[in-house]
Amino acid sequence: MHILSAAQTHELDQATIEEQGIPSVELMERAAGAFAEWFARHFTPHAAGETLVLCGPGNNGGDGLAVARLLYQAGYAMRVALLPADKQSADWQHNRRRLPKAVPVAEISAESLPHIMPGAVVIDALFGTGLTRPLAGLPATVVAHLNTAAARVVAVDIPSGLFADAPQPADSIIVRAQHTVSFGLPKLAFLLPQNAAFVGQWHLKEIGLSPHFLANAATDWHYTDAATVAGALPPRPKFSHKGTFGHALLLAGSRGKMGAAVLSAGACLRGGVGLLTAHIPGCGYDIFQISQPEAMCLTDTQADFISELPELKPYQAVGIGPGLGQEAASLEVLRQLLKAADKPLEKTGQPLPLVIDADALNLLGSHRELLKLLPENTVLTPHPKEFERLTEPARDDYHRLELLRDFAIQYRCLVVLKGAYTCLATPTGELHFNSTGNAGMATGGSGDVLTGLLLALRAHAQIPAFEAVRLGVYAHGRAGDLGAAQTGQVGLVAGDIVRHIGPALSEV
Ligand SMILES: NC(=O)C1=CN([C@@H]2O[C@H](COP(=O)(O)OP(=O)(O)OC[C@H]3O[C@@H](n4cnc5c(N)ncnc54)[C@H](OP(=O)(O)O)[C@@H]3O)[C@@H](O)[C@H]2O)[C@@H](O)CC1
Ligand SMILES: Nc1ncnc2c1ncn2[C@@H]1O[C@H](COP(=O)(O)OP(=O)(O)O)[C@@H](O)[C@H]1O
Ligand SMILES: [K+]
Repeated sequence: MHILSAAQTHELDQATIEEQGIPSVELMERAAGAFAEWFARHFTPHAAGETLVLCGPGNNGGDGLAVARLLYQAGYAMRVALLPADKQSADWQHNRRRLPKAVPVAEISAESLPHIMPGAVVIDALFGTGLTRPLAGLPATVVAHLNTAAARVVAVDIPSGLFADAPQPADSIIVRAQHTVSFGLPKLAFLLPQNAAFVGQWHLKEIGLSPHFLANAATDWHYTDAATVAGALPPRPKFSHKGTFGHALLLAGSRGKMGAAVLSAGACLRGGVGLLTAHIPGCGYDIFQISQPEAMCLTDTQADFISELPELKPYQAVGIGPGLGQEAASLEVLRQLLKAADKPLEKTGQPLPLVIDADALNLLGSHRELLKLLPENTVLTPHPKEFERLTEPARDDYHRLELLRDFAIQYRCLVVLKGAYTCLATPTGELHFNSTGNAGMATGGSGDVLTGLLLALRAHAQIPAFEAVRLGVYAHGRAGDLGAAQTGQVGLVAGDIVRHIGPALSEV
């Protein structure tokens, strides 16, 4: 699924109107109808009580007026407060005329702000994607008033005052919604942690926007959902054997962190790899062999950390990092690995696929001269702190995305910036946000599981690099969701994610 800019959203609107030969009020009616339907499923007229709709002067306010009419007709007690303006949009005026006389309407002024009881339900239709500047003056006063009222706020399309696709001053006045009901496509702003307090839970409503425009819109922003990854995992052929699915090598673990190696190996095996060999420090031998009998195991001459790189010839992909530690000898192993992996493999003509995580990323961050050794399409899986060590502190979430994109382009690699909406950046500068996963996955070891799963998918000869990583990120989150359905988010541990990789992959 694409993510469009605010300007493109407007073009999409126009394209839909032209292609379908409908008046623009018809599209507004669809949007208002979809909103009202969502609202009616979440609040009974009794639970909502008297519901206030705050309407701005543009089409977002027009949506609000139409919503007020539809909910009134459905039996809700409605009242409307209008933000004064020099002019209102044509569709706003149309819906103002259609508002039943029985719905009380007040004009807002600084002296008469709408009265809002604590717990009251308020529909925010002040501004949508047509916002051109941060709120100031009366609109800012109204929003600040709403935010202090302890109301239950549902935003139409986007919380008023929030830019859909661009950074804004940190002190901007923005509606703090509990729910945002948006139309057609997610907005970039919804996917960034800095906006969570404004957006609340967001919900997408289908309103029949032009499929032709959606398919052809030029954008670098994408949203990975079930439809995106459908069919990405080739079926296992009847006469396949373990050699068909690749032999992966995992370099992981150190004293006290063998669990990272065990979890990562488990995920790799559940990810469908043909064979897995783990190279681990001597101290981890019993732990590893007992907990992962399906994997083969090579031990380092060092007891507590990894100091040697095994012969790479047998392997179709290598993962390094989970629980590795940052010993100087392990840094040398990483350096040798990067140098050795850059030569094209006989079979594929491509460099050996690498997945680099955790302490291996921290080593890259403290020895940045190694970055230029990264073979093309290497997968890096930093969380925001690890990414900062590879680059620089980001001013805000938008700046971090810029740094991410630039990094992936500069080093021609696939960078997985982990978080609630994990973002995969490609060497061509695309950003793919993931839709699966839950806060239960904010627990030690979840990232190690992702590394193992990505390693399995990179060892699979039939899946191209980018598709493998996008699928792995999606399936990892989905496995977390399936796990949390059993344990609850609080009780979820990384091992539960491993156990649900199989079911998650069979869904796609
Ligand atoms: N696309 C779709 O799929 C569909 C879209 N639909 C709906 O349309 C919405 C977009 O509507 P829109 O374009 O009319 O813009 P909107 O957000 O109402 O505001 C524009 C008005 O606000 C003003 N204004 C701006 N900034 C301001 C500020 N800081 N402070 C004060 N004023 C400010 C601006 O005036 P000006 O900038 O000229 O001063 C103008 O008057 C979209 O979010 C969705 O709800 C659905 O109906 C159908 C499907
Ligand atoms: N709130 C969240 N919602 C969805 N996924 C999350 C959330 N928090 C963490 N995750 C996922 O869990 C994983 C955590 O990785 P990481 O921070 O490396 O943990 P660890 O180092 O403990 O293994 C990432 O894949 C991340 O996307
Ligand atoms: K709004």
